[in-house]
Amino acid sequence: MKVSVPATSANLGPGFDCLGLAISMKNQVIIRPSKFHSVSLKGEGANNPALKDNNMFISIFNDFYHNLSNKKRHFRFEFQNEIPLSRGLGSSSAVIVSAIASAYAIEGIKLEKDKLLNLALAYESHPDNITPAVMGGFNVACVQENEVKYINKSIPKSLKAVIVVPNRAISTQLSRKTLPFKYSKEDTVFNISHSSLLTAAFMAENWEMLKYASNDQIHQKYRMKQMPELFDVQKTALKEGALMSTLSGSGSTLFSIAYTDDSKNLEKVLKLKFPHFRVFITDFDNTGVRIEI
Ligand SMILES: Nc1ncnc2c1ncn2[C@@H]1O[C@H](COP(=O)(O)OP(=O)(O)OP(=O)(O)O)[C@@H](O)[C@H]1O
Ligand SMILES: N[C@@H](CCO)C(=O)O
Repeated sequence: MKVSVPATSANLGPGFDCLGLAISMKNQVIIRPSKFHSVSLKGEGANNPALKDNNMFISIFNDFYHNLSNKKRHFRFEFQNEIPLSRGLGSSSAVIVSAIASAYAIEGIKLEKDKLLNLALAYESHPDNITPAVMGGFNVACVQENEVKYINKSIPKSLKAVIVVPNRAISTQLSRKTLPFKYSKEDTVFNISHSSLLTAAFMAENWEMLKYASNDQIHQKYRMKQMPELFDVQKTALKEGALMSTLSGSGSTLFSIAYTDDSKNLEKVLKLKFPHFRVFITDFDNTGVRIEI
């Protein structure tokens, strides 16, 4: 059985904890019944011993598997990870979503995507990464009475994501601690208005509006101060043809959207100017979690 989950970029500037989209890099796990428990890791995190000994996937999978099954079975888990850890590309959401989906799939129990999303909410309280990880595409989501209420929309092929991944990890938990405890009415209104405009721009496919709508006052500037070079990456991306350029999730990745025709040049300029960062172009993912039995 094989499960794959896409990487995600959350917030998209002003949509703190409520907007996110899926891109086509992914984490994949193959699970087979086996005589002994064993784990193999390839790709991102392969050299991280903590992922072998104390893997978040295995612990969430076991929680669900033991609740769903009355059999005692061992498995071989083969992980192929493309999503870098703690870089703001939804690595933890991908693990949570794939672990829950795998436990149901291995027991042959059908799990609707809406239920999977609400089960994942117990492990990640803000819905902006888990919703695109499950559903794919662009998503606006909020939580009410412990349920995710969301609307999603596919992203067309005429757009690409241009991703700049710094070599420094930033943990979401620590990054949230750098944010103010309270915000002014002006900053609050600024973000509500820009986040609403950004959502409308995605729904109407009005891509020229993204540049104005993706401005934020409540989290990016506080977080990007930890790595001031990110301000330069953002400025360069916007000058060189990006339709929008925002801190991805809690950082450290800078995420840009460009028309497919402009994306190669944008990638080239960013690579030249920031040779110490990983820069690449990727498609958007409009499918979300995939399960192959
Ligand atoms: N492939 C993986 N296997 C096991 N655990 C992982 C894996 N990827 C991430 N994790 C766990 O998730 C943690 C990273 O979560 P964190 O929320 O800090 O970053 P992120 O999800 O990449 O960023 P963001 O939420 O901003 O998009 C890691 O420290 C590790 O515990
Ligand atoms: N909305 C979250 C995304 C990271 O999980 C944050 O910005 O902290």
